Amino acid sequence: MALRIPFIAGNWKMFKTNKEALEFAEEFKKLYQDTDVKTAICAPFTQLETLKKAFAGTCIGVGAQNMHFEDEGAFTGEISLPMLKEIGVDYCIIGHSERRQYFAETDETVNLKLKKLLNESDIVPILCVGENLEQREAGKESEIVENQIKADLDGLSADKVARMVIAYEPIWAIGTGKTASAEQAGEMCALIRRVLEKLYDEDVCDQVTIQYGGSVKPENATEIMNMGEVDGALVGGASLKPDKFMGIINF
Ligand SMILES: O=C(CO)COP(=O)(O)O
Repeated sequence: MALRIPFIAGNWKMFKTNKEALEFAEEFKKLYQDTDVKTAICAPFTQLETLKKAFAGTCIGVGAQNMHFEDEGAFTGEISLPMLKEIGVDYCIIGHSERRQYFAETDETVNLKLKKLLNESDIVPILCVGENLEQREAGKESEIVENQIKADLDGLSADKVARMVIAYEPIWAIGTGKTASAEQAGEMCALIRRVLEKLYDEDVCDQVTIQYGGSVKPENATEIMNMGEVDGALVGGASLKPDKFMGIINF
């Protein structure tokens, strides 16, 4: 089995001005030292350039939270791959449940975005999948997540998928303070790995980094990260404060 380096990324969602982002970066740079854990901040578009400059010369990655699948066009409010490449972002979240829920993101558009990113850039996609409360209560979480993965990765070759990050984010645990138990997180990350093995092969399934996301905080990070199949975390609220986020990285 491949040794995957733990990867803990922050998702700032729609928080922070440029000035606040810069203040975070200066403080976080001082704290993020002597750790083997990879990290990145996925920030609103307006802060990406600021963060790239602030983190230059460090190992701290910068990610976007969404991208359109066309290079350019009449798509008011959207951002394209060439625009992200110009800034030099390292990661891009694709298919976050908030995009699926509030901005009509579908498995079809997620698939187009993943193809665009993986076929035309080195930017690493962080694909988000996960079931809602109703689906979990009906015992359908495995089926839902398996179907999402199949549809989202449709037509992507093994070598491309191998460099992806997949985040299992149960919708009922996002921003609710309700965390999936370490066992639930571990089980679902293991399921994702089995689906990858079925769709591709053991090599791919060994290489893909699988994160858990949903109310991760310093207090529960150790338990979650110690589950065999969980390689990292995608952190919302607790990534907004440098010391809290560092508390998770130092799980
Ligand atoms: O959606 C999330 C990360 O993408 C999780 O958000 P919270 O950590 O705030 O629950």
